Amino acid sequence: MDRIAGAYSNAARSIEPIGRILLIPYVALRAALQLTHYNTLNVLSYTKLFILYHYNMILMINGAKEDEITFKDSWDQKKRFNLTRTFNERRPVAENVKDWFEAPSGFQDFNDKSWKRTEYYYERYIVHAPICYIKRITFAGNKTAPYLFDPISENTISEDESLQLLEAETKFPNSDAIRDSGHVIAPRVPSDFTPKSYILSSESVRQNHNSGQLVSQSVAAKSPSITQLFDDPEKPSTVAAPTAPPPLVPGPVTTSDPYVTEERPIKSSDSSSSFLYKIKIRRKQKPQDPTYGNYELVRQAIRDCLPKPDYDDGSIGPNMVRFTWHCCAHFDRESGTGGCNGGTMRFAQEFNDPGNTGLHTAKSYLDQVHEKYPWISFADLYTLGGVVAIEAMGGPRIDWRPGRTDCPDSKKVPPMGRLPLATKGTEHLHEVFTDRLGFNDQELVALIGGGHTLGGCHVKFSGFDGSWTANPIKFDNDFFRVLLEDQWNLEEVPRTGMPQYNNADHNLMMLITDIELIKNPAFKYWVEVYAKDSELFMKDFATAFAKLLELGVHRDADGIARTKV
Ligand code: HEM
Repeated sequence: MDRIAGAYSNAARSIEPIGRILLIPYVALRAALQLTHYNTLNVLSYTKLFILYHYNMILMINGAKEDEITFKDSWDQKKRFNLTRTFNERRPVAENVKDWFEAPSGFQDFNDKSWKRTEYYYERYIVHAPICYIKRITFAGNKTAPYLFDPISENTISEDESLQLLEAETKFPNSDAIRDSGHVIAPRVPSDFTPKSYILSSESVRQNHNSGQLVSQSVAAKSPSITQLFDDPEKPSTVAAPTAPPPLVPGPVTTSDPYVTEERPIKSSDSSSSFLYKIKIRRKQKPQDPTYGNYELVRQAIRDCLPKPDYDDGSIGPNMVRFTWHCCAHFDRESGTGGCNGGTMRFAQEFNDPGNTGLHTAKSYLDQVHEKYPWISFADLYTLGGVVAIEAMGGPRIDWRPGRTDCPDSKKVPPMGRLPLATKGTEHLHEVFTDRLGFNDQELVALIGGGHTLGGCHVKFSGFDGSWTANPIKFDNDFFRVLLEDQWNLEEVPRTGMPQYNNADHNLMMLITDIELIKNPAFKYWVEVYAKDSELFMKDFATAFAKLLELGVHRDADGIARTKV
């Protein structure tokens, strides 16, 4: 150890002079470098700070300006809103909508639903109407609901109101009417104004939309009063959906998690065994649900909900038939879109088409059947509804096959506006029935006559009024006989101004499209045939209706419709 330490100190002593010589330039160089680096760093950091500081200052100044603008805007908005709100609160309310705000105990939900629907109609269609008015109020439960009434704008207003308006108009010179969160508020309303009941027919809305006109111009001119979509002032409402349906008895539950999604087995013989078709079809199914696949039970459940003594002529059967027809009627064979497959009627985009007004009755009952038998697809259920209703009302047995599948979301909802309009002629009928749906004249006549031998038109839904036959809940060939035998005069439905044909006794009606069936000789031929031969009519109707239910349904070898084009 000593030897090592001795060798080390000898070596250190011998290199020491070299170290001393090198130390001087090293210290000098280091000091120089340190100095330079320090200055450079300082200069750089000051420059950076300078830039950042000024940049931030600029941002802050601009930000403050933006804030100022936003603040001013929101302040203005708020002031405008408060002004309109106080102004609106003093408007009169139509008598026939007042009680809509008082939900009877237990029916809050229904009340809400009907409001939502009304609001939808308002926002989408009636908002263009210069005669309409909307306001939000708070009622029991702190819920807000819109309601409509008619401000006849030319009339005089009170001095107080005119001052308020003047103030509003001076402050907001660019707005010709005061706007409240997107709703146009008509500026002048007389304080002693009493709104009258008004029905805007869905048919007129559709026609006006199709022709690109504003909604209410034609109809509103004739009946300038309140829009009322759910209640018919002359008849007590019979569409209180939540009150009518009988409570459904829940099916047997076999596990703690009854709605497990199960994979449906795909047989090896299926065309679906090709790799393209190896799609897993999933259905909501209760495990070991004894009802699974038992369509007779579903048929029975539909049959059970048809008789309704308070509804129209005592049955919702006609409504069910129309519902099924509308589920299929938007098929377009050229693009392959639409049709019943996919069950798209369950989506609001489709169901809220004005052409579907009034079909909530059938839909709500069928949806309850679905709750009881969740394994059936909506597409199957919605088609089966019409089939069962026709049979229950004395119609023919219709060849109905299950296997339609539901599309998971509303992307497959076809464009709206494809449903037929009742005020058109042959060209329109051919466009809908022949070009789009692929029916010939004979099928067209059988379908329209078969549909319109049932039920009737409701002022509150379509704007038309009355039924086609003396017994609207019996399926027979009466439509054709009445069409040929009665005298038909073109008149207007007094409350809506909608044109329709009435017979001399004014107890039966025909739509313009119905009369077209005797105006056009090619159609009339089949009307005469079916008026004479009830059996042939039943057979042809059943075939045409079955064809309707299969439009757009492309089945695999196992009968399942896996794709909705
Ligand atoms: C040109 C074709 C058609 C037009 C323009 C048309 C139009 C109408 C209109 C406006 C109503 C009155 C709706 C209401 O106010 O409640 C109605 C009712 C009805 N339609 Fe059609 N329809 C056509 C074809 C069909 C077809 C093909 C069927 C069935 C096969 C059908 C079945 C029905 C039924 C059953 C009702 C009565 C609904 C009820 O009483 O609730 N319609 N139709």
